Amino acid sequence: MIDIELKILDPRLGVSIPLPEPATPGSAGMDLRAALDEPVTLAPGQSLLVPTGLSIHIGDPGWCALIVPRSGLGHKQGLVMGNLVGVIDADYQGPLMISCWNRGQAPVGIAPGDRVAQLLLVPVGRARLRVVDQFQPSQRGEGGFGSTGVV
Ligand SMILES: O=c1ccn([C@H]2C[C@H](O)[C@@H](COP(=O)(O)OP(=O)(O)OP(=O)(O)O)O2)c(=O)[nH]1
Repeated sequence: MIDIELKILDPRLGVSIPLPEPATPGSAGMDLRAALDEPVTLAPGQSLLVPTGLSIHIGDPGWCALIVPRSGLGHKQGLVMGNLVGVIDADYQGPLMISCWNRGQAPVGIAPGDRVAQLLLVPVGRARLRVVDQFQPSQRGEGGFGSTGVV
């Protein structure tokens, strides 16, 4: 496993908000908690920028972080991300915010400390763009959008 240091600036560290950590040794993401002063309820369709209480600096431009929904919350309660996926740039040094969106039909409550999303560290590739006359032929070619069959 690749090891990277993530700097976290948090005055409430270990006091009111536990450090994010993988739920199990095999978890890809670290659950992020809502650093709210009081519970909130999101009406169907409502979105809210929820603070995590954390400020992070990845530093290494070879990495970024993604904030993505927790599958149980997203599937069962309809609580997902208003921006669908949050991209945290390596040079960002500010507060980590979660755009929570209730895409469901019923109100969803968020209490202080609730794990509302998860953070993934992802390696970043940089493309060197080169204009060419044609591509080397491949088996797929232009095939897409179900060209290999739908089931
Ligand atoms: O869910 C998110 C998404 C982004 N960010 C922070 C970290 C990220 O590095 C910064 C900028 O995000 P992004 O580049 O996606 O935002 P933008 O709307 O393109 O704004 P900017 O012009 O500041 O880049 O905001 C969050 O805290 N949570």
